[in-house]
Amino acid sequence: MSSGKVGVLLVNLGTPDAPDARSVRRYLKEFLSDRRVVEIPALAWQPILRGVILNTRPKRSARAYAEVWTDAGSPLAAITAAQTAALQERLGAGVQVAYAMRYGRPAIGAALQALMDDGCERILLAPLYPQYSAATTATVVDKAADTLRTMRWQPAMRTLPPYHDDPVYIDALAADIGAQIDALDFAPEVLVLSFHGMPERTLLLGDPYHCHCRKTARLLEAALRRPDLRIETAFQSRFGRAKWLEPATETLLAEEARNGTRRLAIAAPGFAADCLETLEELGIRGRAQFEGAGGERFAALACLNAGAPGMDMLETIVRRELAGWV
Ligand SMILES: C=CC1=C(C)c2cc3[nH]c(cc4nc(cc5[nH]c(cc1n2)c(C)c5CCC(=O)O)C(CCC(=O)O)=C4C)c(C)c3C=C
Ligand SMILES: [Fe+2]
Ligand SMILES: [Fe+2]
Repeated sequence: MSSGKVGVLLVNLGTPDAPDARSVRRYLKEFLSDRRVVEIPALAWQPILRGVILNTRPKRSARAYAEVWTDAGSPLAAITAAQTAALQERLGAGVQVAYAMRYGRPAIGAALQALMDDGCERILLAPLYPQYSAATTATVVDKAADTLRTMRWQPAMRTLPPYHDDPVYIDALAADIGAQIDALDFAPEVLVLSFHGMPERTLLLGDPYHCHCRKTARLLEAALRRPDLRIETAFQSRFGRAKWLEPATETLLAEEARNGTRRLAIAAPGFAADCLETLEELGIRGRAQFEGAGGERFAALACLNAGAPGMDMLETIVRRELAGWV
């Protein structure tokens, strides 16, 4: 390292390299072997993972990925790259912005090393998860620490705190979701806020994720200022047999329709970027669940992605953490 440059490393979850069973298998093997994600002793879990899940799920998930894949690749990868370019533009040449994925590529270790090779002696690690959970935020920090452990000359590091209740985040969501609702050709009766689920056990063990989601939802409802819109919170993407946080999004969508709701919009405030879980699980399967139970109008709203409200928010919270460094 020759000069004292500052780096920012945006990190999201990761995604397969291609929408085929082989690539999805490789990705799922790394993801679901993370002890922060599946908290079952490896001796019990690995035979189930290798013997059952990795023989069945990749094919099914690859079909789902194929439905949302774009010319620029997986939506999650393409949008994270766009967010990185937009943040670089905003922060200027004095700060180097890069991105990494916790699973798959670009790997966190390689991205950290590349920033250091470019002369960054101070690096802000920014997991793009508004709500903290051990399965997301903590495992990003663990992975960065694994790399630091191998370095003789380490950079100075800071981490972006969770921003679930940050007024800048809440206001960006309210502005973006409000504008999307106004642009619909129908007036929804209900807005569902769908967060990624977690095993309920993690809440009992003290993970703040559930509380963070509930707080985001409460603050967002207040900021939206739409007394005519009923707002419901739910948790999606259930995996495995254990009890997960409730209510489950798919159950809620069907119940809403059965109970008479005809027009519904759904947003996913916990996802920084649209991905399989929003585009396919909500946008395709969620619509089928709602309409199949009698719903008539359905809209899955976009995440903040690289749009102006989201980028203004990201620039503000990143600049705040860079105070004293730039
Ligand atoms: C034990 C299983 C899982 C836990 C716990 C979990 C937590 C969790 N995940 C996200 C964000 C994302 N998850 C995504 C995909 C995805 N998640 C799981 C399982 C768990 N997630 C699986 C098996 C998959 C892969 C797809 C599939 O086979 O169904 C994604 C999308 C990735 C993409 O490529 O688009 C995101 C994003 C959070 C925020 C979270 C805990 C808070
Ligand atoms: Fe997930
Ligand atoms: Fe899913």
